[in-house]
Amino acid sequence: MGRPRPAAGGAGQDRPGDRDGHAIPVTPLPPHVRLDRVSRSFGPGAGPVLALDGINLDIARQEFVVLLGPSGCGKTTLLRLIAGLIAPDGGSVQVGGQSPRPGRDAAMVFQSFRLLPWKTAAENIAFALPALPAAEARARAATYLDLVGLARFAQRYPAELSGGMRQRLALARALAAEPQILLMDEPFASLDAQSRELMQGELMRLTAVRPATVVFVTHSVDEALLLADRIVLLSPRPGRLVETLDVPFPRPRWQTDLRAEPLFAELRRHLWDRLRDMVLTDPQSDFYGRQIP
Ligand SMILES: Nc1ncnc2c1ncn2[C@@H]1O[C@H](COP(=O)(O)OP(=O)(O)OP(=O)(O)O)[C@@H](O)[C@H]1O
Repeated sequence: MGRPRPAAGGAGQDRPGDRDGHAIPVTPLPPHVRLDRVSRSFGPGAGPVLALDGINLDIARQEFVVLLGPSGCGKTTLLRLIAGLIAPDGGSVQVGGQSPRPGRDAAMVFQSFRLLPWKTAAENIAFALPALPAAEARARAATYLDLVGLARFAQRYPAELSGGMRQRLALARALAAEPQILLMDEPFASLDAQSRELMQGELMRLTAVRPATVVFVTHSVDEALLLADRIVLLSPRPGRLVETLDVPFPRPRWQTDLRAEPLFAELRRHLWDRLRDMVLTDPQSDFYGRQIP
């Protein structure tokens, strides 16, 4: 079986009993990530822009959460808040009960890979592990290159790798830090459709063998449904949480064609309806007021 399906707060879990069958109270698991009434603006420029407003969200340890929402609704801002790269203006962000510190709990994966072109694949990974002695960093790099199937390409430079291989390298670099949280900002958006589908399977496999809490940003409803334990839908700017949707498909999911499931089509329709309505009624959107079925 794949990863367990954890639940923050223990809701819905079976309750253990003592020998006489009396229920023993269970201590709810604290969430791994907690966003409590989080707001964040940017400015001054043309005046402050409220990017996120009043976000309440608990993410369980090893949960796979996908953030979905129209362009500019604050998805990247949310990742940066969890990474501790920026602080909220209002409310609080906690990771493991503490304020997040950059580089401590989370690793980020970006659409643009952000590899160092003058370093080989192995060096790109080792370079991202400055706290380790050099020999250990090299060994760790070899382990993770092997894990993503790039062992043969350890001495290649990024320019000598395909887009899919570069993203696998970026993923290996993030995983090599053995982070508790993976923050992924549209990581597959620049890949061709085939590589993207392969990378989705690869990510499912990797997070099954190296479990982590994952917060993944995408514009693709299908990708969200394939990957997520839970989808968090945000409104157009300012980003507010409009819905969270549990994705009930069992894991592992890479051996089945989920798209063929009637429930997949139903959830897809539901999410598209919500997204389309938000975009068509948002005065900031290019599609505002248009009639699109
Ligand atoms: N450093 C910044 N300075 C000024 N405005 C910013 C900054 N970062 C984000 N914003 C603004 O905050 C809003 C949210 O941006 P963010 O990048 O988080 O949205 P997003 O949902 O990730 O967008 P997209 O889907 O287009 O990538 C946008 O209006 C953006 O222009």
